[in-house]
Amino acid sequence: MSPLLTVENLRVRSGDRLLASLDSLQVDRGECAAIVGESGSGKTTTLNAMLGLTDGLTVSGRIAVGGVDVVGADERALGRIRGSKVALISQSPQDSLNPTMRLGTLLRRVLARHGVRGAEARERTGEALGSVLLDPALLRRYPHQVSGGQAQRFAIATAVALRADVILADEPTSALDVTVQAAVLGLLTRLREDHGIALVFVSHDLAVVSGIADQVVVMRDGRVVESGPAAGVLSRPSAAYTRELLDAVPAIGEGPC
Ligand SMILES: Nc1ncnc2c1ncn2[C@@H]1O[C@H](COP(=O)(O)OP(=O)(O)OP(=O)(O)O)[C@@H](O)[C@H]1O
Repeated sequence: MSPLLTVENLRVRSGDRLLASLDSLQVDRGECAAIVGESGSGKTTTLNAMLGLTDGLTVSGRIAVGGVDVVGADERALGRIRGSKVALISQSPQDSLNPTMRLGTLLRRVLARHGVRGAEARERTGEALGSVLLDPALLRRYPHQVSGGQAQRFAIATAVALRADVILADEPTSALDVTVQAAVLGLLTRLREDHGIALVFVSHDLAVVSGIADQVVVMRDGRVVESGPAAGVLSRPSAAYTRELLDAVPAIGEGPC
């Protein structure tokens, strides 16, 4: 079976400046690839390229999501890919939700945009909320009336309701407190196991990455400095930069207090 996500020879440039490059990445059903690196290394640009969100930039190479090519696709094709094939979960989902609409209306509209209406929409909504353990009563609330953790669960439920094959998660837990963070990470892991979702997880937090990723891509200044199976990259890094990132992770129990 072909991987759910394939990237080959990706280059994203702004004029002459290389913002992100990735020679090869394959993420299979149920797998998680993490992209790590310091601020400005090109992580978000890489994710955006996977969604075709590269206005004003020059993109070359190949990205295929669920067998559909993203690079070079027109807006109509991208509209079909986004949501139904690939969904984005951002750092602050509340900011990307229309504040004037209840969550239920937002979800209904997203599903309708992908042709899912009526009984089918209700059934998928119920299933999706169940899979992220969200009380359906929350659908009557507006975005500002839910917590960060609930908003993140809602974003994940939207991806599940759309039956996205690939979830792109851009620092999905960095705005959450530690217990909510653990719950959201556990949820993403369960979705991979139960629904076979492929996950691309962007983070600068190697402690979080070590608990969730099968593969790790380490980026710096728009280039990959090291990549491979998570266990190898995180326990026996070959690049000095990866070692620096790992050295910056406090050991468990080694806190300021
Ligand atoms: N549309 C754009 N046009 C020009 N430059 C851009 C554009 N988008 C991003 N950049 C630049 O590309 C570089 C990589 O940015 P990117 O957001 O991908 O980094 P990042 O690793 O995700 O950082 P962070 O962890 O801070 O989010 C940065 O220098 C940024 O300023």
